[in-house]
Amino acid sequence: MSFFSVEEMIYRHVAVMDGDTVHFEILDTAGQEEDSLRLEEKIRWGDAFAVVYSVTDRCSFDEAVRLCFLVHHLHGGPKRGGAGGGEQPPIVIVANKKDLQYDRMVPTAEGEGLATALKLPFHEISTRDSYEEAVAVFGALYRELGRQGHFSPGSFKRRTPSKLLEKIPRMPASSAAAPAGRSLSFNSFRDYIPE
Ligand SMILES: Nc1nc2c(ncn2[C@@H]2O[C@H](COP(=O)(O)OP(=O)(O)OP(=O)(O)O)[C@@H](O)[C@H]2O)c(=O)[nH]1
Repeated sequence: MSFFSVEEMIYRHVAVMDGDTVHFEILDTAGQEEDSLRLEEKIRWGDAFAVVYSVTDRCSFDEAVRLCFLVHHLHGGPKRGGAGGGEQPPIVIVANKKDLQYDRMVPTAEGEGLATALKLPFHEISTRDSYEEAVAVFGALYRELGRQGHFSPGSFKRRTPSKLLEKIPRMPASSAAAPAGRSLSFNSFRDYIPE
């Protein structure tokens, strides 16, 4: 028995990206069961967003559309600090489970169409088949944060952790950044996927 749901977990991931050691904190939200106030608080906490749907689940695609608009709405306006003030936070639309080709309900073109309409990057991946594809999503978000100027000295303002976020369990990262970029926390994603 556990006292929290595995849907609500902050994973720590350390990776070397473009020569820099990067410490990620990745909050996995509870998906469609998410209470809207809790979801809003989590969205305000995030600096960059991977909005993931399953190509086998049309409802998750519809939810992804809603989430993209919600992120834009909650982070909209000129409040965002740093050299990229006024810019929206990086969002990547991710279509997962592309390996399940016979169960597919959302064609690739539809995901691409959404991404084009919202002017967002689009990645179609399988977390089951490819670790590298999942890592590429975080690389894209990291590079976009850099492009917005968040890594220049003094420009990056980490949001104050809220009471809610303090309560969410954190999965430790491996202590050292392995050159290959793999870490305990990232492997833990895969542990949930049955072979
Ligand atoms: N075949 C396949 N299965 C996957 C893939 N990614 C995740 N799964 C499976 O899909 C199920 C849901 O995975 P989760 O990681 O819990 O997905 P989630 O988005 O957190 O789900 P929610 O609880 O709805 O938020 C699990 O049984 C996973 O093993 C994939 O790329 N391919």
